[in-house]
Amino acid sequence: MKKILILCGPPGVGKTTIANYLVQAAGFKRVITHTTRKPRFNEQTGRDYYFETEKSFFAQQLLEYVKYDHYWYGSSLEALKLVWKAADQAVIILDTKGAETYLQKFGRQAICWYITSSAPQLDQRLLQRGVDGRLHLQSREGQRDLKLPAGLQGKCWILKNNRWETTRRLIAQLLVQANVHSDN
Ligand SMILES: Nc1nc2c(ncn2[C@@H]2O[C@H](COP(=O)(O)OP(=O)(O)O)[C@@H](O)[C@H]2O)c(=O)[nH]1
Ligand SMILES: Nc1ncnc2c1ncn2[C@@H]1O[C@H](COP(=O)(O)OP(=O)(O)O)[C@@H](O)[C@H]1O
Repeated sequence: MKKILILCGPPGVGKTTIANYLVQAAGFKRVITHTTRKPRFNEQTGRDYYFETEKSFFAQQLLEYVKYDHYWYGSSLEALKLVWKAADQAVIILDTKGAETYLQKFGRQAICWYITSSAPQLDQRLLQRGVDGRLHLQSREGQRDLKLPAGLQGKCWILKNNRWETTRRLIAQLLVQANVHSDN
């Protein structure tokens, strides 16, 4: 069965790091989503996001979309189909609202991991990312995603990402729970 693993949680918690690890070490392919926010200095269109204008964003066939910290973010059916054509295990990074939508739409095909980390670690990581990262966390949506919303309670696995070595072990355990294959 084709599966979609959803990673959600506040900015800086490690969603991208975990998604990249799942791609490198566990045979996942990442669904690239669309946004109208500007690329950060090291981001590329088609790899990190499809960076869009408002016009090109709304020209997509979007499964869902949200406004997050004043910019649009959305996931297209086309990007998901592209991944499922090449692999059974897709991973996608969404906010908690998008995660709720995916769980409703995809039912048993969807698995949700809510990522957390300790407040000092989060602060440290966002400090390294500069002004943009910290402001993102302070946004209404960033603050909302600091807690698992009521609509996701009992529906997501909680993954604590503090020490990376521990995170790797937890990921291996969660992959077994989710009944998806891991090479590690
Ligand atoms: N619902 C939804 N959320 C998305 C999508 N793409 C990204 N996001 C979320 O938008 C938020 C902001 O993303 P980003 O600007 O990359 O900030 P980051 O969390 O600091 O890396 C994050 O919570 C992402 O998970 C999407 O297609 N749909
Ligand atoms: N377990 C960890 N230990 C140390 N640094 C980490 C860990 N997880 C993530 N990071 C670092 O924290 C920063 C934010 O991680 P990132 O994956 O971009 O978060 P998100 O996608 O949730 O915004 C990055 O610089 C990343 O390298």
